[in-house]
Amino acid sequence: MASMTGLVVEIGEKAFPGASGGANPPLYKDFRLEIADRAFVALLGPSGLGKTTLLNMIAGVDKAFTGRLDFTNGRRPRISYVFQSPRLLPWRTVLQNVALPLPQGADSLKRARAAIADVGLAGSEDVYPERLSLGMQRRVALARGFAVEPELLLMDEPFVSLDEANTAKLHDLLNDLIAARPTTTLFVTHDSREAVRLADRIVVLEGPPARIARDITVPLTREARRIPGEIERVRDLVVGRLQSVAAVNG
Ligand SMILES: Nc1ncnc2c1ncn2[C@@H]1O[C@H](COP(=O)(O)OP(=O)(O)OP(=O)(O)O)[C@@H](O)[C@H]1O
Repeated sequence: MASMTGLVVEIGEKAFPGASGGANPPLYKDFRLEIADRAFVALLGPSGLGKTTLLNMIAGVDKAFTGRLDFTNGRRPRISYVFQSPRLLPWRTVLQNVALPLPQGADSLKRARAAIADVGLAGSEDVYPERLSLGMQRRVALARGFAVEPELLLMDEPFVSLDEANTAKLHDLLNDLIAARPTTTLFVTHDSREAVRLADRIVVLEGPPARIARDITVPLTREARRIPGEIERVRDLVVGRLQSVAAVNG
C-alpha cells in the first residue's frame, strides 16, 4: 500500500516584489488549505489571484514565502507537476521526454514505455513532439507526470486549448490513470464543468489576498461521472453556488 500523501498548506504571507523595489500587495495572507490523502481537489478562482503561485510554492519551485507545508507522511512526497503548456523538449523524442524525470538506470526506459502505453501512445516513442497534435502532446505530458508514480500530482490547467472531444478523452484518461494509481491531486482550472467532471472537492478562491470562498464536496462517484447528464446536473448545483458567491461579493 502506498504511503499517506495528504498535506496542509499554511501561508503566513506571500507577496512578489513590486517594480519600484517594494513589495506588491500580498497574494496570500494567513491562508490555510488542508488536503486529504488521495483527494482530488479542483482549485477555481479569478485570473491573477495566485493559483499558479500556490502550486509553485507547494512544488518547492517558489520558496519566497512565510509559512509551512506539512505532509502527512512526514517527508516531501514524490511530486509531479503538469503545466498549462506541455513543455516537451523539442529535440528529444517522446520516449526521451517521458524518461527525463526518472532516475537514470536500466529500468527507466521500461517505465517510460509503460507510461506512454498507458496514455494510448504506444508506437509513438521515437516521434519528436513537433509531429504530435496538441492533444497528443498533452498525453505525453501526462505520461511524464505519471511515470514517476507521484504521491502528489499538481496540475495547472493541463487541458486548456483543446476541443471538447479531446478534452473529454483526456478527462476519461486522467480518471483511469488515477483509479489505477491513486494519488493526491491539486488541479487548477477556470472551468467549473471540468472541476465537477474530475474532482471530489472544489475549492473556490477569492481575493486578493486569496481566501477560500467556497469549499464544495462533489457528490458524484467516478462511475456516475460517465452517465450523460450527471455532470451538468451537479455543475448547475455548483455553478448556482458560485453565482451566489459573485452576487454576494459583486
Ligand atoms: N515571478 C513573479 N514576479 C512578480 N509577479 C508575479 C510573478 N509571478 C506571478 N506574479 C503575479 O502574481 C499574480 C498571481 O499570478 P498567478 O499566475 O499565480 O495567478 P493565477 O491565479 O494562476 O492566474 P491565471 O488564472 O490567470 O493563470 C499575478 O498578478 C502575476 O502577475
